[in-house]
Amino acid sequence: MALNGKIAVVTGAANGIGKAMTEKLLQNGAKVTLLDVNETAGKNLMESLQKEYGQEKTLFMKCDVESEEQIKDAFHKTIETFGGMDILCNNAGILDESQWEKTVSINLVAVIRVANLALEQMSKLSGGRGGVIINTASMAGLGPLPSCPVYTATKHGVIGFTRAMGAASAASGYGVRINAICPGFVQTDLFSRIPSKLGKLSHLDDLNQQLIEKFGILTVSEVADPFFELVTDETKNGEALLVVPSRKQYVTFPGLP
Ligand SMILES: NC(=O)C1=CN([C@@H]2O[C@H](COP(=O)(O)OP(=O)(O)OC[C@H]3O[C@@H](n4cnc5c(N)ncnc54)[C@H](O)[C@@H]3O)[C@@H](O)[C@H]2O)C=CC1
Ligand SMILES: CC/C=C\CC(=O)/C=C/C=C\C=C\C=C\[C@@H](O)[C@@H](O)C/C=C\CCC(=O)O
Repeated sequence: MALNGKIAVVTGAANGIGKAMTEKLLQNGAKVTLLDVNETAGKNLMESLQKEYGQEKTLFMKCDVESEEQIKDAFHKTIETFGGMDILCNNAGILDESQWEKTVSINLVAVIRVANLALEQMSKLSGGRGGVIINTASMAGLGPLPSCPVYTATKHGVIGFTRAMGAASAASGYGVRINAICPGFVQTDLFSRIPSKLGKLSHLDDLNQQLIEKFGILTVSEVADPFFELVTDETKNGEALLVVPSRKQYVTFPGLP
């Protein structure tokens, strides 16, 4: 899939990985709707991107992925403004073990909500033109992080949802590929705040430090490049792409006997 002229929506676009995804999409000729609860950061980024890529290439909307109404409005505004919807970057997420229900609500429930609402717009069976959904999971979706079991659970859920929904989409003829990107540690605000977000398991942050030593820390640009591959490679559906500084690999999962 060439990105030139394609229309993308990015959740959690104002900072971190979502911001890098947005920039990668714009660099390759796409138009992007930026969605984020952080209105100040989102508006500032949009103004900066419009200076670099043109007024007509970006749209920012304050949008909480926990709100079905706000997501629906954002998708309708995207289609009204740009003429369609080809790509969803289902990226917004938090890490806060002391607010575990909110973590589940944003990282898993909202990922499912946003994907389902996007499929209503993108599926060829409902008048859409197909496309691709990229869910931002994590390496914590492939193995446990003892310091943040709830976060770990949400990311495992995102990967399971991605694999099953990708297969469902193919079997149903939606024309929408669905993949997960699974980064290791990435230098962002979320990463910087971790020690204060572990709740009653904060004594286990040492384990995180050991894992950081083992796997290293990615820059957001090092996530954006493999993300671009997942978006553009039309052979990829239902995949989980692990990204750490030393390698990137498509994960193979144990099959049922
Ligand atoms: N930083 C890391 O080490 C890793 C992060 N991830 C995942 O990457 C995604 C992005 O995280 P980062 O860029 O690191 O975090 P970040 O905190 O730098 O950026 C997240 C963005 O999402 C927005 N956001 C939060 N809740 C929202 C909501 N309810 N509705 C709309 N927007 C919301 C925030 O305002 C922020 O702009 C998350 O899903 C995270 O779990 C995955 C692997 C590693
Ligand atoms: C503390 C959370 C920090 C930031 C958010 C985030 O999502 C970062 C995750 C980074 C790494 C997670 C590593 C998990 C490691 C363990 O579960 C091991 O069991 C390794 C898991 C999979 C190994 C895959 C492989 O090496 O091929």
